[in-house]
Amino acid sequence: MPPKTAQKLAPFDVYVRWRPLPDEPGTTSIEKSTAESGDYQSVSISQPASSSSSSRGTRSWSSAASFTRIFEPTDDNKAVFDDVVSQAFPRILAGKTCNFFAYGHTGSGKTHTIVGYDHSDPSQTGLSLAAARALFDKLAQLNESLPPDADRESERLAVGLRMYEVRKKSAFDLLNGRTECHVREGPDGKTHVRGETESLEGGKVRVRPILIKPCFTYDSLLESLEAGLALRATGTSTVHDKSSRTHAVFELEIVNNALINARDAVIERHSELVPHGKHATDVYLAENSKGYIVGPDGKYMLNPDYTIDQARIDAAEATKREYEERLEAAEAHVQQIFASSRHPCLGGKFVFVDLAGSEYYDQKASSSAAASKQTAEERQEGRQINSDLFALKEVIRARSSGQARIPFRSSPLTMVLREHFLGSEGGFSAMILTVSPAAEQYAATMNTVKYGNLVGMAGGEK
Ligand SMILES: Nc1ncnc2c1ncn2[C@@H]1O[C@H](COP(=O)(O)OP(=O)(O)OP(=O)(O)O)[C@@H](O)[C@H]1O
Repeated sequence: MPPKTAQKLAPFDVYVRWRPLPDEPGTTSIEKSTAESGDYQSVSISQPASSSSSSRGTRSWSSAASFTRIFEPTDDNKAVFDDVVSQAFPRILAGKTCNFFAYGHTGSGKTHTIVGYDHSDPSQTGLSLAAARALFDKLAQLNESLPPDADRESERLAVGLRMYEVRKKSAFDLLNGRTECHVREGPDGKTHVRGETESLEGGKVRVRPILIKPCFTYDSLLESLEAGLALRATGTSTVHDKSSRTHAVFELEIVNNALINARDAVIERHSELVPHGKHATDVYLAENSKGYIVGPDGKYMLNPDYTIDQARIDAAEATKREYEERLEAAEAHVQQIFASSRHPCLGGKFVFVDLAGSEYYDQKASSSAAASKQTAEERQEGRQINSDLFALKEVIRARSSGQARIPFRSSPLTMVLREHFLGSEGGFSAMILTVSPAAEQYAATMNTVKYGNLVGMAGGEK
């Protein structure tokens, strides 16, 4: 089949990627075929009649023409990168966000696709690293074109790496010792993913967001990424047990030191504001608790023996306001850096997500013999993953149909991805379904393509 490049970028494209048949004795292949319909493709799968797999009875299934392209087992990571990711560069360089999700059963090739296992072979490099490498090449050209009078130290463009796992209701920062971060909606309606609260001198309280590591070379990014990946393996018996139960997010953002410093200043100003905000509240409460007493009728009345020191309250409020203004100025400075950047690419972002194993999105599997071996915690985790993946599909559906209210709050995963989806106005999102042709994986494969088919149908006119 000739490679097909999507001419028009739909709001959400879905791809299928067949992995090679595992090289294990006795492994047989299912029957699979691809059909074309306009710009899209459909997949049909059927189980060999001789198969003894537990999914007998559901022998064949065909999707709608909901896939932008179906990659064959012979297509390597470079082929997937060239077709799926490289088209995003003009958008990234215009400062937009593009999201790429890998979804599939454990062992079907999600990590192989997103990160890859052989980082030295360009045909095997995973999509995130291949994107980073290509991004560094583009940024080198832009950095070379900086005028002689530019402040290179602050303006030189780099790739900011963030890496975290979403598990249950928390995110774990892989570039910061796997620190647990809480996912919350702030009063501004935005999602904040923040680590533990650090108590500093003078009552200052700092809450750090997920760490962003500015990398000025590909090698330094690779080093950080490999160190972060090593942390994914800790905590449970095997990498696969664990990696399949988390959603791993890799973000590559175009940054420079000016932006990094300005964002750090916002965190600093925020930590300075905390004690003054607390002091203003304490003063207000202290004065009012002395200024009012409970009267004979049980209602509050002014205390005749104490006059509220309004000047003290006002002074504390004024100091708080001063620190609020400093914070607002720091936030405005971040915006001003974007506005005055020589290149519109600043803030452009690739987001790669290695989603939790599709086996969790199978209601029937939850009651299967395999599922009954799970611990209560694993079952609870499975339900959370299930609701995350359902919520993701619903968010994609709501966005594509132009609904005013997008249900980001439905799950921690969609809350975390909220800013990326909103930042992808003018961007591009794609899901790659990784599937195995092994007959014993037939039920898992069907489960994955069924989910992807629903996402593809939700993702825009096909
Ligand atoms: N398209 C492919 N080409 C070659 N090898 C592949 C491909 N897909 C997967 N593999 C190999 O199969 C094995 C399992 O793949 P991988 O670890 O990527 O699965 P996964 O879907 O990420 O699993 P898990 O959810 O358990 O983390 C790896 O050794 C990987 O190199």
